[in-house]
Amino acid sequence: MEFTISSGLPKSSLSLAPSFPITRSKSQASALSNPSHLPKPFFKSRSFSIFPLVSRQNRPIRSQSSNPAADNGFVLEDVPHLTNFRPDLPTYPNPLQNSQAYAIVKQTFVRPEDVVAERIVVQRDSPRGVHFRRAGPREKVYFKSDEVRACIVTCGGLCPGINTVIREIVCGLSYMYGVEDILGIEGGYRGFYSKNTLRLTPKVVNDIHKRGGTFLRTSRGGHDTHKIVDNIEDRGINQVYIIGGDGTQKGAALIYKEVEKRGLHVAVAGIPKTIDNDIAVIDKSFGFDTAVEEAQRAINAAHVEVESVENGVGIVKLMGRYSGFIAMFATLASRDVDCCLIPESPFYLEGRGGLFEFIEERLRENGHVVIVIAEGAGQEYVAQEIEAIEKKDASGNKLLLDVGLWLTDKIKAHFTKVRKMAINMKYIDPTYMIRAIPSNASDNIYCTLLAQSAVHGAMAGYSGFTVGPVNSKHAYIPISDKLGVVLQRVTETQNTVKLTDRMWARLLASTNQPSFLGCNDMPQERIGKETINVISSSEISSS
Ligand SMILES: Nc1ncnc2c1ncn2[C@@H]1O[C@H](COP(=O)(O)OP(=O)(O)OP(=O)(O)O)[C@@H](O)[C@H]1O
Ligand SMILES: O=P(O)(O)OC[C@H]1O[C@](O)(CO)[C@@H](O)[C@@H]1O
Ligand SMILES: [Mg+2]
Repeated sequence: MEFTISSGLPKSSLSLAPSFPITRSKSQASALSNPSHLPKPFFKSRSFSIFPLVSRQNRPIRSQSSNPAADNGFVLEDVPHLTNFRPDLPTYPNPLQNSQAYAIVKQTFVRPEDVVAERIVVQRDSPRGVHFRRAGPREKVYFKSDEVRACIVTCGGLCPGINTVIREIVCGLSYMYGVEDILGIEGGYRGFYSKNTLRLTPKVVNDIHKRGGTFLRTSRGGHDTHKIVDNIEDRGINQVYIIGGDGTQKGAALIYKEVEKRGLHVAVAGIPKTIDNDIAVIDKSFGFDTAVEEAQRAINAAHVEVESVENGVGIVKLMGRYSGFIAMFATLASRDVDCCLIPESPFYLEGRGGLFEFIEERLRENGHVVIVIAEGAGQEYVAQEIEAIEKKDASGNKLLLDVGLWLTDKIKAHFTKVRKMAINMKYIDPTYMIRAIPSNASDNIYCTLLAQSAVHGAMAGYSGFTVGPVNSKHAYIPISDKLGVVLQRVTETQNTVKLTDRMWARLLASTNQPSFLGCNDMPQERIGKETINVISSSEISSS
């Protein structure tokens, strides 16, 4: 089978654009890994493409085969390479060739034609769909080890595992590639232009994975693309590792565009971080597993407390600004939770099928009830009642109102005043305690893979990419589109719990809680269109 990687050039440029064949034959594969055999690049920026496809946002970002019919709809969402705007860059043999660690590895280097499929559940006649470049070491590198000056920055909220990623970038660069010049940018994006840098060595970072938080400290706001890139240029930095969530990755996309505009030999690599697990495309974000595990302690405490008293009602608030993944998975893992409330699934308190009725039933049956609520759930209700002025943090994220306290008060008032029942309310807010711990074993391993993949990608000359597992295989995902419109593939959409997927149904089946689908005045802004359609059609069929 043969397919072609192509760029998102307008049709008028098609005749000028050579295409790069990628085949499974050895000779062509080696031609690809050696730029001296490549056709001369034909335009200044990212090269590879002659057939623009249109994304969901109508932006041409994808590249596909020269013969889609023959390739059955194969699409490669490629990442930019430094040679796209500096075609004459020299290459060097990858130092891993002489590495003791890889001495007996059967295949040290990822084949240039290796790609990772976005979807793996397919039918026999499905189009092959979107693919990403497989992450990992390449045969040739585009940096001489002693010429690398790398920097690492961490931005946004905390998340278990950030220190492991920092540690493994430093150790990976140093042990695998012999890079010694690594700088830590302190205090997030603004640290580029307002703080001194830290020198990072394997010795300096040796123990940091045992601590929560970020060794480099972090901040929100303060992204000034020009000042940041000026600073990158002034300091002679040529590899930038950016660890952060959706906001950070949008910032990374802008930095990459500016670096590209200035024609700098700088690789920009993003490592997606968020405890909320709301980053699209990748399987899950690091720290999420740790958060789910740590949440068990809070849920367990709530359960112990309410089980030991009469009419015990326990409420545990967990993080999740726009997505209820932590709450959903913590509930599924625990089995002690009676009801899970998340931003994506509207709920209501009073009347038939409402939360009060459900709590009363459970109290009657079991004598206690445990509710897990994601911090972003029910925000509309809280806002209606306390008439708060909408406040934002320095990055422009909406500051949430405390739905946990609001719900606690509502339940107390209902049972004592309306139902004249004495209840024993226990409210636990472990949100920051969960976020501040070091990562668990599986997240530590995950962080190591992420860091090493990012290092391999940058050394191999890829830039403007984010790294992450797609169906368990680590891949390089493009940071921006081909025509200059800044688009972060992983922040194009936000990952949210799909009420129409089976996972939410599994939770409902496990807790046997109400689905609240009978809610008439549902706040629709949080719910996906697809879900609304399904809900309306199920209302029709049930009436
Ligand atoms: N649209 C954007 N363009 C450029 N920079 C941005 C953008 N959004 C956020 N940033 C910058 O990225 C940094 C982190 O953003 P933010 O505070 O939203 O956290 P995050 O990366 O989304 O992480 P998390 O949501 O997990 O806390 C900030 O310095 C902010 O200025
Ligand atoms: O540190 P801050 O600004 O209070 O951040 C809290 C927010 O950060 C996150 O942990 C990640 O976005 C959210 O779950 C939470 O709402
Ligand atoms: Mg964010």
